[in-house]
Amino acid sequence: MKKIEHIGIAVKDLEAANRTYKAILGAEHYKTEEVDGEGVNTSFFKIGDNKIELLAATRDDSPIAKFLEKRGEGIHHMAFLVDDIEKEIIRLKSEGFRLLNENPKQGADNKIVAFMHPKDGNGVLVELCQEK
Ligand SMILES: CC[C@@H](C(=O)O)C(=O)SCCNC(=O)CCNC(=O)[C@H](O)C(C)(C)COP(=O)(O)OP(=O)(O)OC[C@H]1O[C@@H](n2cnc3c(N)ncnc32)[C@H](O)[C@@H]1OP(=O)(O)O
Ligand SMILES: [Co+2]
Repeated sequence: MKKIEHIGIAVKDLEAANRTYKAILGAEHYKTEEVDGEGVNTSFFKIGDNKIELLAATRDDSPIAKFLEKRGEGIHHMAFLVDDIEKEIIRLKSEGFRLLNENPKQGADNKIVAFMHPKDGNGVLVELCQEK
């Protein structure tokens, strides 16, 4: 794995969270993007080489809606950049980790992504992402 690509934060109201993070970071978000497959609307901030992804649910049955209902707002996942996501999926599976996706799927910000079960990452949902 190359680096932490982004930290995902689940929020109830994307516009309100954009204002909050603009005030915290002193910078505007640089893009918003809806990812229909995940049932989310996202917003991205850059701080140096690092990125924060705010995620709000667009559907009641989406992972973010379920997370917000069960745990409230907060850090939802940590995403790692990889060169070859299919190879990483195979490697992690061979180490005994449960991957939630056999095949990579469409992510935000020009990435393909796959997730590992949070119970296998000490309570942290791990996202793998590769540049498209
Ligand atoms: C925008 C696209 C992309 C990007 O490009 O960056 C994204 O970031 S998309 C982000 C949203 N998509 C996903 O999260 C997809 C992967 N997630 C899932 O498949 C599910 O959310 C899940 C992780 C399998 C959980 O779903 P489910 O098993 O149906 O829900 P439960 O509520 O029953 O959870 C089981 C268990 O796991 C705990 N949990 C759930 N989510 C998280 C989390 N994000 N971090 C830590 N722990 C989590 C949950 O609390 C349950 O534990 P117990 O309460 O102890 O039973
Ligand atoms: Co993400």
